[in-house]
Amino acid sequence: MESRREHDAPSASATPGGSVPALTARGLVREFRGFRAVDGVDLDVAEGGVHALVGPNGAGKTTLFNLLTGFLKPTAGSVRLGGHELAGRSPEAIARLGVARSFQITSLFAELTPRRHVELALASPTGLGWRFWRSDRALARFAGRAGELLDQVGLAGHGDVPAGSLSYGSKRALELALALALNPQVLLLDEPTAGMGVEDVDRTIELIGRIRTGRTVVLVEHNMNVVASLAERVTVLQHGKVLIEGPYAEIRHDPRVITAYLGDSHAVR
Ligand SMILES: Nc1ncnc2c1ncn2[C@@H]1O[C@H](COP(=O)(O)OP(=O)(O)OP(=O)(O)O)[C@@H](O)[C@H]1O
Repeated sequence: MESRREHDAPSASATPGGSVPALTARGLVREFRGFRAVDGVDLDVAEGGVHALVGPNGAGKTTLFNLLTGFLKPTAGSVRLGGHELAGRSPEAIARLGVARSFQITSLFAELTPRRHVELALASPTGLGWRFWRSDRALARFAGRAGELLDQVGLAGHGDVPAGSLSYGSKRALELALALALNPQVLLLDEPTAGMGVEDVDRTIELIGRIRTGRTVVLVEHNMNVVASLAERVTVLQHGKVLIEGPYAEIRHDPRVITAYLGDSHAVR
């Protein structure tokens, strides 16, 4: 197990919003065969806040998200959580330091129940590796916590059905429970409402509003109603660079943002 104190002292310089940053990026670059998908991004995510990454298609949001969680290695630049440098670490090491991401439905197992998914996530030190040889007895000690997490995401009544039979919205709620099983300090959500109908979107806004307590949330989100409802700060990306950063109420009327979205199907409303 990695020590949380192995690196230099935490930096505590304030974010543009005035609060202490939980997660920072400086000069972050990711190239794909010479093409800069992320091109010198600086990011300050305030501790305890909800921070949205938005921008037109191809702006670099997913690439940035993957850089923050270690699923991609940066070509250059730094990502820090408190005093820890995250750039270059594995996703597992980053998860152990308290940064977790929600997984997509494709990583759920159709035959396993939601309860068993959550128990296995609780039994795994990073939530990233599934170990199916764990016995019922070994998992029994996680039953209480698994029940709480299912309850927290609104799946209390669906814990014992095959995950494959859950509705789309419930599968996404299960993904959230799996990320929460790590009890992350920073929770990253990649398009948590993608593909959802209005009711599920509203339920997800309410759910994220509940689970954000005591942690920092970063979300990539196309739905501006979700951004407006949840995020204190918004970073708008375009062509791999930060176009503007600020509170939603400020950025939504910025002419640069309106221009960036013109011609894109996800207009800022
Ligand atoms: N593995 C890769 N190889 C080559 N190019 C890539 C790769 N991943 C992303 N890109 C390119 O980098 C740019 C940014 O992609 P990215 O998926 O990060 O954007 P995005 O803002 O998340 O877009 P969307 O909203 O459509 O999901 C795009 O031009 C994309 O084609």
